[in-house]
Amino acid sequence: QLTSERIEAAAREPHNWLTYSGTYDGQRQSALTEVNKANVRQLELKWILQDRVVGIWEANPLVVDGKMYVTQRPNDVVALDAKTGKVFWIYQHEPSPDTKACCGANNRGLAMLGNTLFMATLDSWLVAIDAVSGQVLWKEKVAETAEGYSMTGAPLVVKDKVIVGVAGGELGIRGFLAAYDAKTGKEAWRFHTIPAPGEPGSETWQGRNDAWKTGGGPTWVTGSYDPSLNLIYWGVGNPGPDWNAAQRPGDNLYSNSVVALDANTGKLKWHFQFTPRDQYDYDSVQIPVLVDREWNGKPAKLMLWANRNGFFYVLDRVTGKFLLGKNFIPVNWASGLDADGHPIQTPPADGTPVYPGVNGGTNWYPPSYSPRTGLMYVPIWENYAAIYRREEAEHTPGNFFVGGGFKVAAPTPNAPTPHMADSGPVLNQATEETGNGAIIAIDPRTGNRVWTHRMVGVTDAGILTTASDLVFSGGRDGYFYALDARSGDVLWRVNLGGIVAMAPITYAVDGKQYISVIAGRNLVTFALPDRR
Ligand SMILES: O=C(O)c1cc(C(=O)O)c2c(n1)C(=O)C(=O)c1cc(C(=O)O)[nH]c1-2
Ligand SMILES: [Ca+2]
Repeated sequence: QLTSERIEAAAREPHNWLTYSGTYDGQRQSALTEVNKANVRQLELKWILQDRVVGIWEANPLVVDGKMYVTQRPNDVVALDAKTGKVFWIYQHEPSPDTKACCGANNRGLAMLGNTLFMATLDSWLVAIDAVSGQVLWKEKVAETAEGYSMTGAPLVVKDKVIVGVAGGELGIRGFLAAYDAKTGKEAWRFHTIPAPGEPGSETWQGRNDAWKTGGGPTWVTGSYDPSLNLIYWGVGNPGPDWNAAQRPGDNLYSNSVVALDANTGKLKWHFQFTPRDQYDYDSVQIPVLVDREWNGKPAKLMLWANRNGFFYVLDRVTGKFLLGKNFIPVNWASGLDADGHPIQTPPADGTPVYPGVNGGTNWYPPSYSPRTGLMYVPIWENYAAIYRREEAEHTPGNFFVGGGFKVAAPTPNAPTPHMADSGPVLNQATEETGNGAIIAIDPRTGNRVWTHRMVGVTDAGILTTASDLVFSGGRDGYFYALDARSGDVLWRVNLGGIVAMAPITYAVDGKQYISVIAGRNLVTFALPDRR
């Protein structure tokens, strides 16, 4: 039985992977050390699970006491033996054919409590499934497909509740987070990311008086949780229409913010907005990374955040106060941040490249933090820009509501350099139109890069770190990498022949450490050779 107490203390059972980020703090660091710098080159293939459809497979597996649970595209749940890959059962949910999702039939995985698995489906159901039999226990409709909602993120279990977010920032939704009773499926609370007229924050939606109803603010990646404060932290996505901010004058709260909510009631405790009045689709849905360490000589509860808008932030997670911010790639939409962390916006002229481009400096890909090195590890796109076209958007329910378009700008060797003191040189060897993917290590004390590992193409992969100072990640180049967490040196790499678009996980069965990664259509599991 997986109790919520066990999930809270997940760091104490590193042989399991009990929640989306491994632990509630979003650090994605495992205490397992059997695989280390000296032996990582000996990793060998143990088993493969192949998806039934082709596509970018973004799921994050859970591992509970020797069993693995993972979603396949679009909404299958697979239970298998984590040691051998033998499949026990597959549950299939076919999303309704009129589902409209902006960015593909994505699903990022499951949550679990007791013997129940929870999946959010593309057509916006929350489904509770018996982990032993694969049978449905209950199903709740979270939102209406016809209104542009979809769900791609993994739910988060906190105590007796299952919390889910929605997608649809490009389809004129009004975003929210919703909590359901894990046993019954009854809705416990709902927090709208866009305040209704009269509620605090509604004054940031001016102009057309119904702009708030279709203003976006999706919540499509899983949040984090601090049991000591009983606060859930969740990133909120872009306002809509995406490119035409003229249709929604004001800061557009709580789009592109992190919100801190009371886990019992869903009431807002504080918020911090990264990109007010966004016009670049800079969804701030990244995973909040919760870290306890000294700040200015005193113990502090921090939140670290490398944002899609190109800036890295340190916040006080008790109050939401801004402590530090610095761009980690070249940025030209803002000249910097003011003392409160608000961007000083310098919108480039229409038809000229905006850095970072529409994908952002990073996107939903999970970062990692190592308490051993004190560094934050982030998958980034650098030297990447987009040129926007802005026009009036007409809202019709369930259809794209973006107010223009964009095209990717080819990287130029000497791209704008208004604000890139410590961002490193702009590369001129970008081989794709989209610039370079890289994994960088950021020192949270300064926001500076400590090292950079550059890839040939861009990356969609998240990051896993282990207590043996290894960094695992992958790329669109098909490689699965093990890097030295202190230097960024490549210790081992293998080409798996498909895009890595998730964060690898690690676990142990019968005392042996395994590492699983998805590349293309295959979930591939590695371990050291068995002792003979
Ligand atoms: O605003 C939204 O609701 C929303 C949802 C999603 C999604 O659900 O995958 C993406 C985006 N936006 C988005 O802007 C984006 O760049 C993106 C990339 C991906 C992906 O899976 O690689 N999803 C999404
Ligand atoms: Ca978006």
